[in-house]
Amino acid sequence: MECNIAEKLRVYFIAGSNNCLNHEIQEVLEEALKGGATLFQFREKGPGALQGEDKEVLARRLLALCHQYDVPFIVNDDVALMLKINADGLHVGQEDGDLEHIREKTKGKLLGISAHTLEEAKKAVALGADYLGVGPIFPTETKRDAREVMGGNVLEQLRANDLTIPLVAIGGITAENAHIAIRAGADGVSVITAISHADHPQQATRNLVEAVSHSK
Ligand SMILES: Cc1ncc(COP(=O)(O)OP(=O)(O)O)c(N)n1
Ligand SMILES: Cc1ncsc1CCOP(=O)(O)O
Ligand SMILES: [Mg+2]
Repeated sequence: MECNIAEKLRVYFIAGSNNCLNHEIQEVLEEALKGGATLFQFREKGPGALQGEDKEVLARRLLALCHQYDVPFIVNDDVALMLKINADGLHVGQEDGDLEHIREKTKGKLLGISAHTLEEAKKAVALGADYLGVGPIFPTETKRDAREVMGGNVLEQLRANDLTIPLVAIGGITAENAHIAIRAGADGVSVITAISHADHPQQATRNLVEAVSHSK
């Protein structure tokens, strides 16, 4: 799937079935896609997350939905699942395995890597990441083991050190604070709660699209 990665990062929805409180994940995802989400990451983990065949069946359903809207489908952490369903890419963090080996296994696919410091970012660029996820920018309840809240500082530091790789901000991001991440150097924002907990996910997504486009 040919795409300008920085543009694809603009409003990056991330969710698993256990993040969607008011509606089924399939409904939330379709509303987010209608609202202009540019990328989706299937992050099925934590309390109540599906496993095994149930997880794969849901992943295939959500992948098909994303492709109806020409939006790439990214798998979180699970390299085997990504390969098995021929997803568009994978996102992994610093503790998710041998990153060089993962890059090898995901050749030809989008690979996103989490980076919390300039050193982690430089290593991820060197091994061939297609984008970096940087955060948590703001406090988040969603990821219990998130690193220290960083504000826009690391984003600014990466750009000040001439890193030009596409960057997406993550952690506690809303339509009200997204401009802080964009002005600090992110190409887009990734969110879980701001869309998955919204009463009206399509409008919540539109608000994020608007916020990001007005921040540039
Ligand atoms: C776009 C994006 N950025 C960062 C993360 C966090 O990944 P990771 O550090 O591996 O943590 P988990 O999401 O696996 O708990 C992400 N998932 N997506
Ligand atoms: C996966 C992840 N990585 C860093 S913070 C975070 C959680 C983001 O969720 P929310 O948008 O609900 O704060
Ligand atoms: Mg991970």
